[in-house]
Amino acid sequence: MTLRASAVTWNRGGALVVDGVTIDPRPGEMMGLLGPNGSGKSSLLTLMAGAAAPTSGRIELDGNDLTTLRRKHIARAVAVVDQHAHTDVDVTVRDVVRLGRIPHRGTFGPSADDETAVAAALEQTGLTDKAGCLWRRLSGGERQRAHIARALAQQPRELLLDEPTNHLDIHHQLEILALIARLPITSVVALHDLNLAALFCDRVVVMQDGRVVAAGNPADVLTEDLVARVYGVRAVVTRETGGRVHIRFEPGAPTPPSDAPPAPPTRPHAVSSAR
Ligand SMILES: Nc1ncnc2c1ncn2[C@@H]1O[C@H](COP(=O)(O)OP(=O)(O)OP(=O)(O)O)[C@@H](O)[C@H]1O
Repeated sequence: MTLRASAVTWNRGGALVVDGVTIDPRPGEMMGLLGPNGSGKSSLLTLMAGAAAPTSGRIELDGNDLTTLRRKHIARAVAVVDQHAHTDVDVTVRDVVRLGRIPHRGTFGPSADDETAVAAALEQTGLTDKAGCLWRRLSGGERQRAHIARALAQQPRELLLDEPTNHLDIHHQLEILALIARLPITSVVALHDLNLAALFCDRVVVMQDGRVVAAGNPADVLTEDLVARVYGVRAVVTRETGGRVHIRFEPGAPTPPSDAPPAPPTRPHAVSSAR
């Protein structure tokens, strides 16, 4: 059993930003959530984190509707790294990472286990040397790693990450995603970099206009045709040793397939829903 979304819809400010999405990550797998800007990835993660209730459908944790569960119960199982975490308060990196232990805290306050988990999370994200620094003095990438460390200190079963690598240099992109892939937890990761998704994700789900338009093994899903239809970009996809795909993007508009219907003016690359 794990965290899953079943036929989830979210009407946000009058617009259907998540439209009938079902995703069912397998225990222990890393699932990539892909799709252009505004396709609904962050909205879906918000629902899966229990931060908002879907308009229809269900988010389930171990078969229970998330809206019926206590926040502390959810926080012991599910950790979230979102895009916009910010604070102006003078807290240290270690203080930020310690926040991850709040759901586990008993009546007697912090325990030795809490400090062990915090130290391990700092180590895993390469932040041990920065533990005493003020969070607001960190670079964008270091802040992002501190938030990942906070989520790891939470020792979750399920990890939801919204573009966790967008501020990271290439070394830390590879290191953080390799770490997440290695952890024996289920993760759902919104990513813009299709090559990183191909490199690390067990499965990918591609969203467009709030819907799932493709899902499966990255090598099966990330085709030249899909990149053209969903992103409106020409790409050359090559298969490397071991079956992994590599995507090279090319300038210029993709050639539409000869049987493609005329593109509507506002959504030039819309494809039908895979629901
Ligand atoms: N607070 C909000 N109220 C109303 N609509 C919103 C709100 N936040 C986002 N939206 C809309 O929901 C849609 C999906 O946005 P969302 O942030 O989920 O997409 P995304 O795939 O994560 O995009 P990006 O890749 O740019 O982060 C967009 O059309 C966006 O304008």
